[in-house]
Amino acid sequence: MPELPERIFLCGFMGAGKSVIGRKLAKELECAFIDLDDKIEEQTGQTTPEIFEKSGESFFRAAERRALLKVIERFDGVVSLGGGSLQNQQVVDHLKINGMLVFIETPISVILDRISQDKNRPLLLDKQGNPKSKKQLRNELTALYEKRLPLYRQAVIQIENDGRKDVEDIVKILLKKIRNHVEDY
Ligand SMILES: Nc1ncnc2c1ncn2[C@@H]1O[C@H](COP(=O)(O)OP(=O)(O)O)[C@@H](O)[C@H]1O
Ligand SMILES: O=C(O)C1=C[C@@H](OP(=O)(O)O)[C@@H](O)[C@H](O)C1
Ligand SMILES: [Mg+2]
Repeated sequence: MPELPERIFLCGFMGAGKSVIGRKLAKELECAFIDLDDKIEEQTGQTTPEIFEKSGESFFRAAERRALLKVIERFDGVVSLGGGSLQNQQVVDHLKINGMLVFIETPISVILDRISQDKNRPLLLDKQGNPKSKKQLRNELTALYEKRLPLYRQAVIQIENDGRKDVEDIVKILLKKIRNHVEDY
């Protein structure tokens, strides 16, 4: 069996399942796991909602880029990215050179059902910190998803997590895809 890449990066939209799948995948592969959002919180000493509220999204994005660079330099294992971590083409190119990029694809309708009430994702809240209406959320998230898709789609492996399979099954399928990809390489 050829060697696995040093790092496996999971990308995809908010609520796609990156964090939950990444943690289980790392367990199956018996390797280390990092959630990039946890790293950002650790390095800034603030929660994600606090960063957005006190310092704004651009500060969060800068902290996200710094955290990702550190992870690439110092960490081997599975990395669950945030939904906006693929900030531009340079970031995607950098990740591709330093590991295997996996895209977890989930329809917006499923994402809305999963996370629309979640207060830990500031992009889902209005300026007063209250959940946005379903209609506003659907419109905004659809536009953001379409903007990000060309970057997500550059992943070498794509897997659908549309809510019809449980996380264990998704991880099993993903493991197979990763092994097939490594063997074919
Ligand atoms: N296949 C699935 N079946 C049931 N719940 C799921 C599935 N995939 C993800 N979830 C749930 O959806 C929510 C969002 O998942 P999470 O891993 O936090 O997404 P992300 O990190 O991509 O934002 C969590 O509550 C998670 O348990
Ligand atoms: O899509 C985004 O811009 C974001 C996604 C979040 O991570 P998840 O994708 O794990 O929810 C987190 O990084 C932050 O709230 C911003
Ligand atoms: Mg996450």
